[in-house]
Amino acid sequence: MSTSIGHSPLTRGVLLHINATTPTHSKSQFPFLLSLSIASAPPLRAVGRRAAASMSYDKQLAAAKKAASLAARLCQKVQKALLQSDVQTKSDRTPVTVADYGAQAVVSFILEKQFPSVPFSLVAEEDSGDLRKEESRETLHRITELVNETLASDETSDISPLSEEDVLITIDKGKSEGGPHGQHWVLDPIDGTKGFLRGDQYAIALALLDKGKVVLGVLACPNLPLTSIVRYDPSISDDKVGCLFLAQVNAGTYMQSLDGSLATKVHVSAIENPEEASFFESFEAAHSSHDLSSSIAKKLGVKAPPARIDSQAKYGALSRGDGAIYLRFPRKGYREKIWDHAAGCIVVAEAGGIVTDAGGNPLDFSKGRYLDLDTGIVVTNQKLMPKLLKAVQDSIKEK
Ligand SMILES: Nc1ncnc2c1ncn2[C@@H]1O[C@H](COP(=O)(O)O)[C@@H](O)[C@H]1OP(=O)(O)O
Ligand SMILES: [Mg+2]
Ligand SMILES: [Mg+2]
Ligand SMILES: [Mg+2]
Repeated sequence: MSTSIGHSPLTRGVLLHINATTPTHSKSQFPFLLSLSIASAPPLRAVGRRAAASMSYDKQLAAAKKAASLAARLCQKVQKALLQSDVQTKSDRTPVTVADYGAQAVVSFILEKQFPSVPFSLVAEEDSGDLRKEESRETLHRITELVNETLASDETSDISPLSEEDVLITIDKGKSEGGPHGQHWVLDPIDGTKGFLRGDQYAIALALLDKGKVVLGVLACPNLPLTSIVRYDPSISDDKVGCLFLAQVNAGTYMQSLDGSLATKVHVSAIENPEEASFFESFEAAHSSHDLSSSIAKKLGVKAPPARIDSQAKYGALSRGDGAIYLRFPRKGYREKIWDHAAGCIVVAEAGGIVTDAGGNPLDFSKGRYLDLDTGIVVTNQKLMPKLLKAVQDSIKEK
């Protein structure tokens, strides 16, 4: 038995409101969280453990927040009125939509414009190859319209519309190889495209690498409820959806609603007894072995059925304690990309969790566009990790 979590925004509004029962915080408490406008980005200041850190990424976090929020606006618009012609298939047979391309163009444009004096490096999933083909003319036209409408909807900026060629060039800024030197933005413009197409969970996932380490991450999850996803039933629930997770190295993870009305510090679950832990895995069985997860859960005595959720929304949900474990075991030979885990990884780590491969090694984001890892990805809190890793390794041996 399993729980599949998602909802169709085609039949359900995605308007956000302040939840009166959840505490709100003043701007002075969380200065870097509440400004969407880069122009009003706060001065650098120490927050929590960051007082001891030598480097602050406040400006980059404010820019990332603005870029991901605008990209989420574009994706929500497309998901509400998805046309058949909006969807294409890539050469690896995975789907891509006008929203994947549009979101990448929006994020790339905003980040580059924000930091004109530093070399711009972006490692992102999409490229313009297919869009330059004759048969994609209409698609490119629609993407360009969407990008211009989205950029114009940002009342803090005043830019002239991009041409189709500008959009193609902006998308292709994401071809960087990343690596261990300097700073690189890392973007998955829509993580969980299959979830997006089903009307379920997806995320805009943006991170910054500095000398090979993830130093900030933003996850925009337009369909994630503000309350726990495990108890969420879209057919009967009135819970508001649309979450933004923000993490900066040594400064914790915060969550607010996508409309900016909430900002709270989040923590991973403190559960120590695996029998009480619920776990997340991919909705798509082709992305991760459900059999292996189920054998691990059995060894640990986990009682609850798995919660199957698309995309890095799983990392966000785990960072606020909706569940205690996330297991991911792609088929042999599948190479994980850095944009599928960079933002999620820091969101969980700064909330007190740990992300490792199946061998217990931390993920290494310094090797280029791919992660080079042992078998799978395992996420939980500090207390549960030793037991979980033992169960993972025993189950892999038995397979
Ligand atoms: N065969 C595959 N195995 C594992 N992951 C995949 C596979 N095909 C695509 N993905 C990527 O897995 C992620 C979603 O996984 P899940 O929702 O299961 O956690 C996405 O990044 C998706 O790419 P994309 O970004 O194109 O959607
Ligand atoms: Mg994809
Ligand atoms: Mg992805
Ligand atoms: Mg993607």
